[in-house]
Amino acid sequence: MTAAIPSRRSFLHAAFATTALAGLSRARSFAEVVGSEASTKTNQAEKFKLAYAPHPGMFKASAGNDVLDQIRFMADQGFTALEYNGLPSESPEMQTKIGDLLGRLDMQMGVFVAYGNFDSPTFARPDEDSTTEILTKMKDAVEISKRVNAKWCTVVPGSVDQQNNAGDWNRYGGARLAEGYQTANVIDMLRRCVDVIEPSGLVMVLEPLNWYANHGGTFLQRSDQAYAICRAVDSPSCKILFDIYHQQITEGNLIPNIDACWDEIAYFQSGDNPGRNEPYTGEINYRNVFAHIHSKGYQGVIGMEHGNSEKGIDGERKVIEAYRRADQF
Ligand SMILES: O=C(O)C(=O)CO
Repeated sequence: MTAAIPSRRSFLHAAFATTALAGLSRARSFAEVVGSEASTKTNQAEKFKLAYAPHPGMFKASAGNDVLDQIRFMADQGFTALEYNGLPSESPEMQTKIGDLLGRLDMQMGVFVAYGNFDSPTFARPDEDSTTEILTKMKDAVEISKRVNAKWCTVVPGSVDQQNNAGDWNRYGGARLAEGYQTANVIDMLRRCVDVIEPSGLVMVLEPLNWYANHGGTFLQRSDQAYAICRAVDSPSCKILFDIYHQQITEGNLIPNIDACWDEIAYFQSGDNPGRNEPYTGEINYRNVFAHIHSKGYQGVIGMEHGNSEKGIDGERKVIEAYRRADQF
C-alpha cells in the first residue's frame, strides 16, 4: 500500500483516528497542546513512559515520504524522541529543520552515527589517514549536533586487528597486535575524540555489536569491555550505547548486565531477537526490561533500531502496539 496522501492531517483522520490503539490514547488537555505545533489536534495518543525513538522510514506507509511529516506522525502516536543514524547525509538546512520541528513538538533527538567502521582496525591499530578521518567526523558531529540539539552520537570503533588469512572473513589485513595493545590504542583514540567533542557537551556513545548475526570482527562486543574502556577514557563525553538486541545475542543476562554497567550507560537501543524487529517478535521480555530501566529513573532515549516485522500501514500499527504493550508497567 502506498502513502499517497493529500495531507498528513486528513490522512491521520482517515487511517489512524480509528486505530486499534483505542483505549491506549486519550485527548490531550488544552494546556498540553497550547504552543505545540499540533495545537489544533485533540486526538493525540498518550505519551509513552519511556522515550522510544523511531527512525525515518519506519512509518513511511502511514505518514508519507517526507521525513518532517514522519516526525509529526511519531509525535501524534505518543513518541517523544527521534533517532536518525543517517542524519549526517541530510543537508545542513534539513538538519536545522529537523531540529526546529523536534523543538516545537517537544521531542528529544536521539543518536546519529558520527563514526562507524565495521571492518578496519581504525581505533585498534590506527594509521594517519584513519585518524584524520575519525577526528574530522567528530568535528562534523559537533556541528550537526548543534543543528538538531542532539546530546548523543554513535561511535563504532572499528574492527579488531587480526591478520586476514581466511580470505573473505573480513576485509582488512596486517599484523595482529596483542589484545592489550589494541585496547590501549582504542582508549588513546577515544581520548582524542573527547578532546574534540567534550567542550560542546556532546556525548559519543560506544556501541558494542554482536559478531554472530551482524558484525563479525568488530572491536567492541561486550558491555563489560565497553565499561572498562569508558572508565579508562574517564570523560562525560564517552559513554555506552547498550543495544539490547546486540547484547541479547552476545551476552544475554540483560538486566544484570545493564545494572553492572549502569553508571556508564547513556543510551539504549531496542530490537527483538531473532530477526531484529519490534518487541514481541522474538525472545526478549521487553516489558520487564523497560520496566527495569524505567525503575532506575532513566530519562534518556531508547532508539528503535530495528525493522518492522510486517510491511505497510498494518505493520507500522503493529510496531506501535508492540511498544504500547512493552510500555505497560
Ligand atoms: O549496524 C548496526 O547493527 C548497529 O547497531 C549500528 O548502529
